[in-house]
Amino acid sequence: MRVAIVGATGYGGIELIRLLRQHRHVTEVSVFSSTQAEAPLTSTYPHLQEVYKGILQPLDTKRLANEYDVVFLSAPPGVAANLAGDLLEGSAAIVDLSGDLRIKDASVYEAWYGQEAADATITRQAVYGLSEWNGEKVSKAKIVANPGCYPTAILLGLAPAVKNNGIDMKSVIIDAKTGTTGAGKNPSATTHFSEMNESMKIYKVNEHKHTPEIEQQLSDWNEEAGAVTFTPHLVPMSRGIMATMYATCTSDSSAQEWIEVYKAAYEGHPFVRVRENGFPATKEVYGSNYCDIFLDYDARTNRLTIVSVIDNLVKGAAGQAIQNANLMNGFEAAEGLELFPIYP
Ligand SMILES: NC(=O)C1=CN([C@@H]2O[C@H](COP(=O)(O)OP(=O)(O)OC[C@H]3O[C@@H](n4cnc5c(N)ncnc54)[C@H](OP(=O)(O)O)[C@@H]3O)[C@@H](O)[C@H]2O)C=CC1
Ligand SMILES: CC(=O)N[C@@H](CCC(=O)OP(=O)(O)O)C(=O)O
Repeated sequence: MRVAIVGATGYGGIELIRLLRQHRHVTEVSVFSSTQAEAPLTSTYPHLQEVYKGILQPLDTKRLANEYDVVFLSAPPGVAANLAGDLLEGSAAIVDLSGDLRIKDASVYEAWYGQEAADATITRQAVYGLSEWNGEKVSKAKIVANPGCYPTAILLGLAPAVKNNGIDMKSVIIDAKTGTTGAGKNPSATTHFSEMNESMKIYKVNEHKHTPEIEQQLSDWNEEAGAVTFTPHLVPMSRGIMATMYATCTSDSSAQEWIEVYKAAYEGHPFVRVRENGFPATKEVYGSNYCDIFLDYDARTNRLTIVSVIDNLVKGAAGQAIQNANLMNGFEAAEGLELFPIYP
C-alpha cells in the first residue's frame, strides 16, 4: 500500500509515520508540506534520523489522487474542504483527520467552525469513521471523516447505553479532559509550559466544535437524543483524553448488568477494552490504539458514571485513521496497530 500524508510535519502526521512503520502492507510513505517542500522531514523531527529518510514534497493534488492507495489529510480544518473534491477524482482512498467532513449539515458546520463548509457532494460521500459502529460502511467508503478526538472517547463510552435505550438522553452530561497535544504542534498562550504546568483549565464551555459531532451521532443512534452538555478541560499532560459521562437510567439496574451490556457490545472489537473492575487511567492507553472503558451505577441517584480513556494522537487521530484505511483496503482492522501502551 502506497501512502501519502498531507500535514506530515504536524503531530497527527508524525504519529501516522510512527504507526505506519509497523504496518506489513505499507510499501511507501510519502510526506507533503504546504510550507517546507524540499526539506527532509528530519529537519523538523531529528528523532527520525536513520529511521525515516523522506523529503517533504509540495502539495500536488493530481499526484496525491493517482499515485497513492491512501491519502491521509492531517491538516487544519478548511484544507480537506478545499482538496477533497479534486482528490475524489483519482483512485486513492482518502482519510481526513480534521472536522471538515464529519458534520452533514453545512449550516451547523459553519456555525460551530466559523468557516465555510465543504461542498455537500463531498460531505454526503464521507463516511463517519467510528469503525466499531460503522465498520461496514467504512469498508466500502472512498472517503472517510475520521472522528474527532473527544467524540471518539465520548461516543465509544456512550454507545452501548444509548443504543440500548437504557438512559434518559436528556440527562447526559459529558465532562472531559485532554492533554496539550490535542491543540497541535504550534504553541499558544493557553498551551505553553508556564500556562499549563501545575494548572487545569476549563475551556470553550458550551461552544466546543465537537458538540455538534457528538449530537449528530447520538441522534443517529437514538431518536430521543438532543442537545448535550459537553465540557472540555485542558490538563498538564502531553497525550491522553479522559471522558466522564453521567446519565440517568430509565430503570433500576446494577453496575454488573451494565458491564455485561458493554462487554457484549464490544465483543470482537479488539481496540475497545471494557474493564472487569476499576476505572482506567490515561496512562494505561498511552501510545496505543486502545479505548478503555469502565462504569459504575449509583442506586441512590439512579445514575451511571461511564469513564472512557484514549490516547488522543492514536485512537483519537492517527491510529483510528489507519484502522479506517485498513478496512477501506480490505486489511485486518488491527494491522500496524498492535502496540502495547507505554507504561509507566
Ligand atoms: N492533535 C490531536 O490530538 C488531533 C488532531 N486532529 C485534527 O487533525 C488535524 C491535524 O492536527 P495536528 O497534527 O494536531 O495539527 P498540527 O498543527 O500539529 O499540524 C497540522 C499540519 O498541517 C499542515 N498545514 C497547515 N496548513 C496547511 C494547508 N493550508 N495545507 C496543507 N497542510 C497544511 C502543517 O504542515 P505544513 O506547514 O508542513 O504544511 C501542519 O504541520 C487537525 O485538523 C486537527 O484538528 C484530530 C484528532 C486529534
Ligand atoms: C487541547 C485542545 O485544544 N484540543 C483540541 C482538540 C480538537 C481537535 O483536535 O480537533 P478535531 O479532532 O476536531 O480535528 C480542541 O479542544 O479544540
